[in-house]
Amino acid sequence: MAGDNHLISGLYAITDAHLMPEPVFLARAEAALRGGARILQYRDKGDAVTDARRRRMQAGALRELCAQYDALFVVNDDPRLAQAVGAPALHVGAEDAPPAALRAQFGRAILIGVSCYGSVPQAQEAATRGADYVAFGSFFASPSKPQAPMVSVDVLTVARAMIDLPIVAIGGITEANGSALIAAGADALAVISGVFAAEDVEGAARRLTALFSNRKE
Ligand SMILES: Cc1ncc(COP(=O)(O)OP(=O)(O)O)c(N)n1
Ligand SMILES: Cc1ncsc1CCOP(=O)(O)O
Ligand SMILES: [Mg+2]
Repeated sequence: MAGDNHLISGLYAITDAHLMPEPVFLARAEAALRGGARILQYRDKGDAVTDARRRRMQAGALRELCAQYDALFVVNDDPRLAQAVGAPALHVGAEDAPPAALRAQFGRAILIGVSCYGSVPQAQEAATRGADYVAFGSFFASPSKPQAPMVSVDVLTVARAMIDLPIVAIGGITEANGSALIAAGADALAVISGVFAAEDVEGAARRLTALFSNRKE
């Protein structure tokens, strides 16, 4: 729930319907958790009506799996789905419900993450509207969202100095480039392809998790 934002730290894995189709969906998600992911987001761009059954089933299963691994479960975009499966966290961006409306709807029962792209003022605004964490990116070319605008790593340094909320970095993150983002101020690295496009999902998650061991506190 809101106030639990100390949980926003470490590897933040995000699901992808193409990289983890049924029937391997849950097994690949579990491999990421075994590899050390501390946060798992259900991101499914299917239709909220025609895919409702599958989305509900997958989100419910991920919620239980995250509880087993003591990881934070986040639903992307969809407050109704988050409510239906009792998700402890929801992530929203510019095209989704505004954080203030979500805070009014859910009270402090849920943790809310907000995409701020490359804008520190937007993140400051999100903080005043009840966000529990802010996300910036894309920092590198993203195979999962190639149209995402690119953001300079310097944004993290500025955000770190000006915003008193956990900071998540996203976009094209790999074990080769993730350390630079942590050094610049990211508390968590949100990753799709760098985890789920790997043949060895658990190993990829483990190597990304290891980047946090060298972090300066
Ligand atoms: C942790 C995290 N950061 C950013 C995003 C992107 O959110 P949004 O801009 O709403 O885009 P979609 O993911 O909905 O395509 C995210 N999902 N998670
Ligand atoms: C949802 C989102 N928003 C900006 S980049 C991105 C996708 C991140 O996926 P990948 O880790 O494969 O670049
Ligand atoms: Mg969104």
